[in-house]
Amino acid sequence: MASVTATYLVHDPKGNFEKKAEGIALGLTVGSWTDLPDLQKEQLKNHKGSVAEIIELPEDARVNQYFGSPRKQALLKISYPAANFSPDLPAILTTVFGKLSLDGEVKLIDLEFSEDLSSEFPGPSFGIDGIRNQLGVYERPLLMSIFKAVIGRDMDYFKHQVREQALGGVDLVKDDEILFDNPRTPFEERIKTAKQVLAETEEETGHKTLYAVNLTGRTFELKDKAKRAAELGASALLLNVFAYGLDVLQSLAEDPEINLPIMAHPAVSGALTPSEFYGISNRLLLGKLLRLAGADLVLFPSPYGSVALRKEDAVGIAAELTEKHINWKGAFPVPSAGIHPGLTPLLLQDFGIDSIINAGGGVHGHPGGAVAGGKAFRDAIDGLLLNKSLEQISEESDPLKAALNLWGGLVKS
Ligand SMILES: CSCCC(=O)C(=O)COP(=O)(O)O
Ligand SMILES: [Mg+2]
Repeated sequence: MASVTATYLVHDPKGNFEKKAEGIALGLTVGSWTDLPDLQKEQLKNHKGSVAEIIELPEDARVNQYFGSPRKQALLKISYPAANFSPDLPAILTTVFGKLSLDGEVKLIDLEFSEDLSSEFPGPSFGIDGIRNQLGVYERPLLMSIFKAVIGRDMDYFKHQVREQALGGVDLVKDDEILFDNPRTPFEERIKTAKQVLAETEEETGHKTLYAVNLTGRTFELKDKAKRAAELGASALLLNVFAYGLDVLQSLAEDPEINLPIMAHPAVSGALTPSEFYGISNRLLLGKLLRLAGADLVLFPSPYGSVALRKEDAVGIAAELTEKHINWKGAFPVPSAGIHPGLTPLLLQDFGIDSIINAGGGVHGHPGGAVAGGKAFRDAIDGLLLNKSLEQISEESDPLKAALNLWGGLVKS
């Protein structure tokens, strides 16, 4: 039977987890059926949530300290029949974590979709393979850079930054998520300019670079803007998914007239994920749910940059995005924030070849400018894949040497 199974992390002073689990299974589905006549009970049987598993976890001194008194903790797995909801994320999230999310210390850790239910969701339209095919790059992580300090500047500045980044050898350039439609660098002008500049740089160097424009504005305007972006030749869309909602991402991903890869930015997700005791796990929100809703590339804080996530979370997100799935293509993990060339060995080690190395300040802040910034990364990636250490590579790469001198570097053991 089609269903979704939710895993919750819960805490209780007495450890009465069976009662808690039953309470959730009943409370989020048919309510208090014990008082109903037999006929009605029978009718509601197929709609009642069921407790699939209770996994008691060892006591943890840190947890007791947080609550100020001893707490037992457990993972509760509860299955909800798909007969209870329409096959869309707003209905599913409201079922499994609607009012329950307001109940205090309950954290939604995972959602397991039965195969037939997962087939209702599109997953990435392009995915890792589709984006690699567009670029013709298969054997290395991709390199992406971010426009920086564009707010308040004009199209000449934007044009200069596109060109510099592309000449540095980056595979994708993206708007910063805080660049909205504005009179100095309007949405349509950015797309047209980037298209023209990137055609020129490809002609000059043979290297192809894609541009992801920030799709912004009111929710009900997004589809028309996205279609216009596609007509004008944008190569991808950046979306601040959590400012809009996962279902908005899904609607954009499913629209055949848009047909562009979608890059999901994690802005605002930090309001939902960081607590150990409530909210939604990073792995579920930024990994599984973004992939099933149709993100082709997913940015998230790396474990070692300026806005760090726990390594377990960052690696978990990447696993959710890339693990083989019967219905969904893989999406590119893009560990981000504070990334510089000295971190390339760690990025490669933790996220592998099917990932994107993404840097704003780490490209533009290079002492030789953004062209040298891009080259420093490309040299580091290419050399590491030949099993050279960063030190060895930097002997032959002045851009990398300058980056390591400025930001430090980790020598691969
Ligand atoms: C928190 S993940 C997204 C990172 C981001 O939006 C960004 O602009 C990173 O810029 P940086 O200069 O730190 O590479
Ligand atoms: Mg940014």
